[in-house]
Amino acid sequence: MAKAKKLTKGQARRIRANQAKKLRNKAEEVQWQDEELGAPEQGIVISRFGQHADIENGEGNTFRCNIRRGVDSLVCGDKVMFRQGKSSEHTVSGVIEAVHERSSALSRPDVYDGLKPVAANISQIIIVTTVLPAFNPDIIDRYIVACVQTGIKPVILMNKADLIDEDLAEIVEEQLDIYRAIGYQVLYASSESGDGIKELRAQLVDETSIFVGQSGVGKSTLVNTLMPELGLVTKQVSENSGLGQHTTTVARLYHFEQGGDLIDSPGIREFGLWHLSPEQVADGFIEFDDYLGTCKFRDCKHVSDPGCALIAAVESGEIHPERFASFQRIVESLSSNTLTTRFKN
Ligand SMILES: Nc1nc2c(ncn2[C@@H]2O[C@H](COP(=O)(O)OP(=O)(O)OP(=O)(O)O)[C@@H](O)[C@H]2O)c(=O)[nH]1
Ligand SMILES: [Zn+2]
Repeated sequence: MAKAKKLTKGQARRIRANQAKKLRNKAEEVQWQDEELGAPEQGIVISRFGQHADIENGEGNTFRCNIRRGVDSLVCGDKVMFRQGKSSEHTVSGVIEAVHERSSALSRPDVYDGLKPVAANISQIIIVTTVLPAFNPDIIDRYIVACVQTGIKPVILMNKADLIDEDLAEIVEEQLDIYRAIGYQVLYASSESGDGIKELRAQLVDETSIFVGQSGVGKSTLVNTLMPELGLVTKQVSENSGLGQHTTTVARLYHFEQGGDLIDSPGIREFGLWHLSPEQVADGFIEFDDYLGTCKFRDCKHVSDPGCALIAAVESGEIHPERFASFQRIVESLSSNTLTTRFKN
């Protein structure tokens, strides 16, 4: 076992503050009487902790609420009907009565529950990529597959645009053109130079977005650029996680100043990088749609099978060879199960 380290005063203080917070976060289970509650109103789940959730109403006020029995699988981003509690005796200030149907849901595999929802009503996934770490089309394609699975619109963001010099620009454009040709939207941005930030902000208005992408592509820096007021929170979170706290795993909804919402957590950022079936991967390459099911053999693996309609479409230039190669690499990696670990680096 590792030798126990002596804590600095700052660390000890943070641990105490965290323990106090945990106590506060412990839901008080209130048996609300009808007369103790206000009229039903609309709200949105800012975050969910165990048996309670923080709900924001139309006026922008937040209420820590109990969840009525029967209201299940409530997650960040869910739209709810709730009632404010009139009494100030309780540490909770309302109760959630019902959840509206979701327009989309992100789920992650759970050892106990199969697929477990983690966030709801997301309207766009910003797939952040860059040139340092090196541009990786397999990861982008993998995220796009996840977008197709969930029915959420992807937007590809070429980040750290300040690092793209003249020599690189042409190669980068060539890569991005592959996605534009399929119909995907592509943006450039740089937190460093500020280029493209205005356009990115405009893209976020009226949407509920998440940022996904490989480690080091600049997601945290972007979030800090877009929401400087969060800077402190991010810092605190990383300090806590350094002490082995797991306060960062809960998905949380934030508002952009110019409009639009962001749902974020480390788990959310890794969304979509888990196991898929080869069929799901094929469905996620939408330019394959017209050809799937038309191969000579019904169980065609689209590798080197004779009469493969996908291979024919690549040869005739209708499917881009790089996308097809990426499809094959992803499918191949599913069996060796190396992809997830590779993506985690
Ligand atoms: N040149 C340049 N560097 C950037 C830019 N944005 C971020 N970086 C740097 O890229 C590195 C990684 O940035 P992060 O924001 O931590 O990346 P991340 O995607 O959040 O990484 P994880 O937290 O590991 O998922 C840091 O050293 C940043 O300073 C940019 O626009 N231009
Ligand atoms: Zn085939």
